[in-house]
Amino acid sequence: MCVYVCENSFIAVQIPLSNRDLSSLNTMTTTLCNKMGLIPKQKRIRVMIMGQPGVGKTALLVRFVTKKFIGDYDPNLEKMYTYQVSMESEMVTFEILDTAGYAVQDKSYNLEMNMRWADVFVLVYSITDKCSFDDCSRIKFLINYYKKKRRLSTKDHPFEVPVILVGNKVDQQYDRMVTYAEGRKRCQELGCVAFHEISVREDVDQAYAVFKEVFTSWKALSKNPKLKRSSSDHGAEAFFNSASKFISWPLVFGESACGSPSNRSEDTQEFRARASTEGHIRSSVAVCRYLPSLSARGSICSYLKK
Ligand SMILES: Nc1nc2c(ncn2[C@@H]2O[C@H](COP(=O)(O)OP(=O)(O)OP(=O)(O)O)[C@@H](O)[C@H]2O)c(=O)[nH]1
Repeated sequence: MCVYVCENSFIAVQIPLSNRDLSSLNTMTTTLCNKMGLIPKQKRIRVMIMGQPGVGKTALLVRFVTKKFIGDYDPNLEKMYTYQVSMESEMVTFEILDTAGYAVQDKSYNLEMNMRWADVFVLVYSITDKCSFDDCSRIKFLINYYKKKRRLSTKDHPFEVPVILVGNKVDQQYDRMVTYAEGRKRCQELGCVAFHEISVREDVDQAYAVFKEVFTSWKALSKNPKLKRSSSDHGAEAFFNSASKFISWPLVFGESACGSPSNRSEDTQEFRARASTEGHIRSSVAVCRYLPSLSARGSICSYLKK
């Protein structure tokens, strides 16, 4: 079908078109609609999920994208997912980088490039693992370091990297090593924008709430033109696109779509085995939100210097 547009009316004439013609027609129509403002601009949010191995990073994003809780994943793969969803009546495309927990400790891993690419961070620990909780301070410090050194913040517009702190596995109350109050306090100290305690295993809504928070933080950030992505951050984006690491949902589990497994430590494997044991559900969803403050940043440094 070929469409001719006259001044005030549309005339449709049927002529045979090849697939190639159809695809160029499609592109032309989309470009035209874009220029006329008929298609709303896509909202693309780049999210990086970080935390120690076995805390439930992959489980969280898979829960969000598929609504399913799937017991075990290949722990060594770093994957990028794209997922389109409607939030607050807006179409949002999430690009989610699921870092393998071990990678953050690996010196050859390009942490700076990955961090520069992301707009919002989800920092996950397990409430049954004090070590993973303590490590959040170190990771948050790195996020601040790599993101802030490229942004100009002023007195009126202090640049705060949106980081959402998430305590996972609240279904394992009897193994709890980090209290809700401690999580909340750490969130405040580190200057994270929000704190969620969740069980990815037991509650799909809690996983969704984390990404809703990501969307809210991203919206707040993008409203401030002074804090938009710098040109060097766009360079990081080009690196990602050329590496073609994206996996569009649906993904076949177990498929080694990118990266190759490396050896994991015995300790981590042991922790993973414990991580997937049966637990008990907390009835209420625990969420709190903080506005980041300058004094909070001060306390990160003093914590890390200890
Ligand atoms: N009980 C319980 N187990 C969970 C929960 N979330 C994840 N797990 C389990 O914890 C283990 C680790 O989950 P992953 O999602 O692979 O953890 P990860 O942080 O991605 O780990 P790495 O890929 O090694 O960095 C798996 O056995 C999951 O089934 C939860 O909410 N409750």
